Amino acid sequence: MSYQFITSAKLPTRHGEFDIHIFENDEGQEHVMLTVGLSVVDQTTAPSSDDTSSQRPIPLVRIHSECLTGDAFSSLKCDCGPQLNTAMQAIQESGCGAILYLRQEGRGIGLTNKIRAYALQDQGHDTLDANLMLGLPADARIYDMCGPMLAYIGVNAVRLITNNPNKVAYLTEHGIDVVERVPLLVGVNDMNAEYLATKRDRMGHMLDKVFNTAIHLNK
Ligand SMILES: Nc1nc2c(ncn2[C@@H]2O[C@H](COP(=O)(O)OP(=O)(O)OP(=O)(O)O)[C@@H](O)[C@H]2O)c(=O)[nH]1
Ligand SMILES: [Zn+2]
Repeated sequence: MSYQFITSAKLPTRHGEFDIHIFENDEGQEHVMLTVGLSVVDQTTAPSSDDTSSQRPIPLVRIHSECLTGDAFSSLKCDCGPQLNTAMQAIQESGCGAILYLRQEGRGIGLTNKIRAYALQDQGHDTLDANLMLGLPADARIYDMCGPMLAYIGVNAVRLITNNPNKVAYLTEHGIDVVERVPLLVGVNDMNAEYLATKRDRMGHMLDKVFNTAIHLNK
């Protein structure tokens, strides 16, 4: 799959001003990148030694998969909304970073299937089994858009905000240096503690044994 840059604009938010960039794949699927303190690299020329990337800090980057229910509707079933807001705030405070907002809702199974999975969760199944019972993978996401999106802003080394080992592994295996993993544990509540425990115990996410730490975010 190839990815093309389409357009950019300024986006003022309650966390501060970002640049918003839209990318599209061959099938017309859109992905979004928010940036602060990073400039677009001329894709037609090779990077030079006086490239600005050598003078700036390693950017703080969050790869965030779409979660309509959490990001827009303040759902308490997951931690996505608080994670997105905390990451946006931290990136603004750091002065240099990006959010890659990937349109792969429901860990890549789509919104309708995620809600089908929620219906199974209403009957007592956990987040992983619910996907499997629908005949779908536990996690159907791909990350091959991240390389082209980061290349567009000249980023080949990141401080990655995540608890998900797959994201670290993907970037590392594809030539992007993850110089630091920045853990992010926010938005834990009675409704999502079990969901987070399943991600920790059955899906290998790097979450504390006990969810007792409000935020582990380095600025
Ligand atoms: N299928 C399914 N998807 C879910 C469920 N809860 C949340 N999601 C999706 O899970 C994804 C969460 O993605 P990310 O924000 O990238 O987080 P992550 O993979 O948990 O990794 P972190 O970087 O540690 O946050 C979003 O696409 C949500 O829509 C669920 O119960 N079932
Ligand atoms: Zn969510």
